[in-house]
Amino acid sequence: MCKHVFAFDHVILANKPSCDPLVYDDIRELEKLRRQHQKYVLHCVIPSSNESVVNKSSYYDGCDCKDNCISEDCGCKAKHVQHGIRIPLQIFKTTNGRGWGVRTLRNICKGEFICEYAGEIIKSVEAQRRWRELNLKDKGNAQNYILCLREHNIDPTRVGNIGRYINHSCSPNLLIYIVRFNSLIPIAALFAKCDIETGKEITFDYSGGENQIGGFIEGKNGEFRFENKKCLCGSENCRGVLPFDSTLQDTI
Ligand SMILES: C[S@@+](CC[C@H](N)C(=O)[O-])C[C@H]1O[C@@H](n2cnc3c(N)ncnc32)[C@H](O)[C@@H]1O
Repeated sequence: MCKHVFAFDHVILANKPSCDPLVYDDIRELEKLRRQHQKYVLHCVIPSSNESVVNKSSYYDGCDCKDNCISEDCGCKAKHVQHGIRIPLQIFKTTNGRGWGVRTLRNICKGEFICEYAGEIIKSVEAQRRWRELNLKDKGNAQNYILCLREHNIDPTRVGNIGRYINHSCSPNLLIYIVRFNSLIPIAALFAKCDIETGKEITFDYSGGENQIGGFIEGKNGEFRFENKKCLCGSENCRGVLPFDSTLQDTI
């Protein structure tokens, strides 16, 4: 694994970058980010509205802040994310063109922690570069794994966990939240939105970000064209296309 990576499960920071400039290799930059997002680090309760990756959600009221939390109402009894994956999950091949998916091998209760959406933490400019490269190569058909958060992006393509195989649904049974503990780097954590039966596929709504757009994206010189992928989630209220975060295409 590239040392120049912040890996999740749990966060590892390599001080001496040894390969491509992917991530936050300058601690001053991280410090700046920390100051900008101080409130996230200091409070374990994640606000709703546009400060959560799931801007339409309420907040995650468990706590994973460990000992650096100064929030007064924090009892620190619910460190779900720090315990890691506890539910037996299985990767399987979907039969309707969505590639691989993930299902649970036991009943899950509403609110249970499922897993992180783990991957390399990359800056927007690197996310844009990777996304463009991927789509030029695969003519828009590639599986896209990059999850855009507020101040950075998570790319599990090369380094990640089972979370990268979780498909999108417009009626998902999981919710994604940003959780911070013991680190400047937030974790995208997936929780059960409802009770889920053994054998059921688990899904989340990829449109949690703030910059979702639909329709076409065209390169400045007309050399690149992207159409949102058709959504095959099959739910009654399916929006028809997979969500796409516009920040990925800024440099096109
Ligand atoms: C994070 S990956 C999920 C795992 C992926 N199915 C695989 O085989 O590796 C996201 C990609 O899966 C596919 N995908 C996920 N949900 C989908 C859906 N509801 N409809 C169509 N394709 C989907 C898309 O190709 C998308 O870019």
